[in-house]
Amino acid sequence: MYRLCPFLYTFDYKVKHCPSGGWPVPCVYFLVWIGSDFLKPLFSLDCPLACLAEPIGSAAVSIRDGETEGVLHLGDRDAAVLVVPEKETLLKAGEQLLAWKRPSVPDLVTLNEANTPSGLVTAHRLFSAFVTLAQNQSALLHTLLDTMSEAITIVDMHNVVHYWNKAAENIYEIDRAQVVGTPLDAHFDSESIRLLDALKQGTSVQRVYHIPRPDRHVLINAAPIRQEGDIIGAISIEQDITELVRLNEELSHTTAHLHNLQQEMSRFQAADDPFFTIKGHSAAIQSAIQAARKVAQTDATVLIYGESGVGKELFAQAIHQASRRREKPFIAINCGAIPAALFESELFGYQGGAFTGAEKKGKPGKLELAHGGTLFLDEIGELPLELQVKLLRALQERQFYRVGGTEPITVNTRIVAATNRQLEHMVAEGRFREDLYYRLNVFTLEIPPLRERREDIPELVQLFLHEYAIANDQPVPRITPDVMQALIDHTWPGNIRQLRNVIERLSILQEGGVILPEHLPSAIRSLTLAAPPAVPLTPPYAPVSQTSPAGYPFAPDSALSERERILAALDRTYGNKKAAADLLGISRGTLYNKMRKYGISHER
Ligand SMILES: Nc1ncnc2c1ncn2[C@@H]1O[C@H](COP(=O)(O)OP(=O)(O)OP(=O)(O)O)[C@@H](O)[C@H]1O
Repeated sequence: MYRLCPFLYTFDYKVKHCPSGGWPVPCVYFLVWIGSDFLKPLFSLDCPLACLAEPIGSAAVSIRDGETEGVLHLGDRDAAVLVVPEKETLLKAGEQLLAWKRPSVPDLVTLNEANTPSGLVTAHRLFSAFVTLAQNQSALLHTLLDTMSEAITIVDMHNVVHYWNKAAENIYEIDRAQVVGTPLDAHFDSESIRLLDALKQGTSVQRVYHIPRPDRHVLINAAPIRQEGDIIGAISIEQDITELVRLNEELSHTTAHLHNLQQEMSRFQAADDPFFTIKGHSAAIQSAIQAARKVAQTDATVLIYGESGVGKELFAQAIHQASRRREKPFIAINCGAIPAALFESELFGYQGGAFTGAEKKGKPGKLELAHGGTLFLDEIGELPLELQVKLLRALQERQFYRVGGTEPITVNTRIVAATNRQLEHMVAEGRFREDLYYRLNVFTLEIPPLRERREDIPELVQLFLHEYAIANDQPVPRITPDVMQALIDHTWPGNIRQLRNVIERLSILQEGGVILPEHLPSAIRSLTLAAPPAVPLTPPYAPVSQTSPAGYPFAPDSALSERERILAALDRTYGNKKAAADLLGISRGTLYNKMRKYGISHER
C-alpha cells in the first residue's frame, strides 16, 4: 500500500540524549508519498500511532528534554513538529494536535521506547487517517445496523430520525427515505414513543413490552446517547414479538380447548382408573399409588399416614373404588370432628327410642351403613380412649350392638383409617390403645408431604388453575415464572389443600389473565423475597404449628398464640369451621381438636 516516491531527501538527525549532545549522521532517506487507500483497514481510534508512521531514518530531529515539541531539520529549512510516543493512540495524537495553538499544522514525530525518533506522521497523513476511520466506522455501523433483525431507530435531541435500519423498514413498513430527516412523531403517536422518555428524561429501558402501533408488539431497549454528559439523541432497539404474541394467544385458546377435552377424557378415565384423580408424577407419590393399587385388591385394613391435606381421603376413596367392594358404599367418618358423646351412636347407630331426641325407629351407624363396602376412619388418632375399646371390639368380632340395642349386628366392612399423628408415640404415651394400633396397622401407606415432592407442584398448580377457570367460565390465567418458583419454594404446611386455596385466591386476583408476584399471599411472597430454599422438616408429621412460615396472621409462627390464631380465623370466616381450617392450613378435625383443647366454643 505504500507507494514510495523516488524523490530523495538527505537528513541529519540528532537525538537529545546523544553523548555528544547531537552529531550529524548523513543518510539517504525516502520520503513516502501517502496513497489515499493506505489507511483502509482502520476501524478504531485506538489504533497506535506507530501504524501510521513512516520510517524517519536519519532525518535530524531536535527535541528538548521532556518536551512534546521538536524541530525537524529538512536540509535547508527547519519545521516545528509534535513529538508523540509511537504507542500512543490515534485519538490521543489527534487531541494533542487540537491543543496546538499556532496557525500552521505540524507534522508528528514518533518516539520509540528508547525515546529515539522512530517515525514521521505528516499532518496530512493523520487527517487522512481520521477521514478513512470515519468512513470505515460509518460503513461498519451501517452494515451492523442493517444486519440486525431488530428495528433500530436513532433520533437527535429534537426527535428527528437520523437512522432507520432495514429491519425497521420491514417491521413498520415505512421506507428509510420517508423517515430519515423527519420527526419520529410524524409517524407514531407521541405517547407510544418510548424513545421520547430516553430523550427527555435520560432514562433507559430494557426489554420492555411495548405496543407502538395496535398491530405491533415489541420488546424495546431504549437509551439516551450522551456526549460528555449531554444528551445528544437517543437510540431504540425493538424486537418484533407480534408473531410470538399471536402464537401465545393461539396456544392459550388451544390449551383451554385441550383442557376441556382432557376433562371430558378424564371423566372416562376416572371411571376406568380410580387413582386417576391423584395427580403427580414424582417418584414419592407414584410409589404410594403403586402400593395403594396393590392393597386395594385385598380386604386388608389400611392405615394411611400423612400430614394434613396430602390427599389421605383421596387415597382411601381410590382404594375403595379399585377394590371389589366398589359397588358398595364408601362411608367416611371424621373421628376428630364428632363430639365424643355422639361418636358411639354415629359409629354403631342406635335403637328406636334409645335416648332423648333419638329417632323413633332408630338409626343405623356408619359401620352398618358401610356393610359390604369401606369405612374410612379419618383422624383416627383423635378417637377418645373409651371409644377405641369399643371400636376394637367391633373390628375383632365383626359384630356390634346399636346403642340401646340388644340384637348383635354382623357386618363385613373394610376399614381404612388415616392419621396425621405418629400413633406409635401416642401408644408409648398411653394416648392410643396398643391393641387397636396393631389391629389397624396391617398395611401402612405413607403419603409424602408436598415439600418432599416439589416436582409435582407445577402440575397441581396447572390442574387447579384449569379447574377454577372452567368453574368460573374464564380463560386459564398465565402464571409468571417467579410466581411458580415461589409456589415451588414454599413449604406448604397445609399441603395440597392449602395449595388449592392459594390457587383459587390467585385465580380471583389475577389481572388481564396474568398472575403476578404481588397477587401471592404475603407469607409466600416474603419467603420468595428472602429466597430461602425450603428445607424438608423433621419429624415427618410435625404438627402444623412447627412447619408453617410466618407472614400472615394465620401462619403458625406468627406473633399470635395458636389459640389467638384460631380465634382470628374463626372470626374471619364467621365461625365457618371448614373455611377457618382451610385458612389455618389444617384439617377440620384438627381444628375441632384444637378448639376443644383451648376451650373454644363450637358455637362461635
Ligand atoms: N395428588 C393429588 N392430586 C390432586 N388433588 C389432590 C391430591 N392430593 C390431594 N388433593 C386435593 O387436596 C385436597 C385435600 O385432600 P384430602 O382431603 O384427601 O387430604 P387429607 O390428607 O385427607 O386431609 P386431612 O388430613 O385434612 O383430612 C382435596 O381437595 C383433594 O382433592
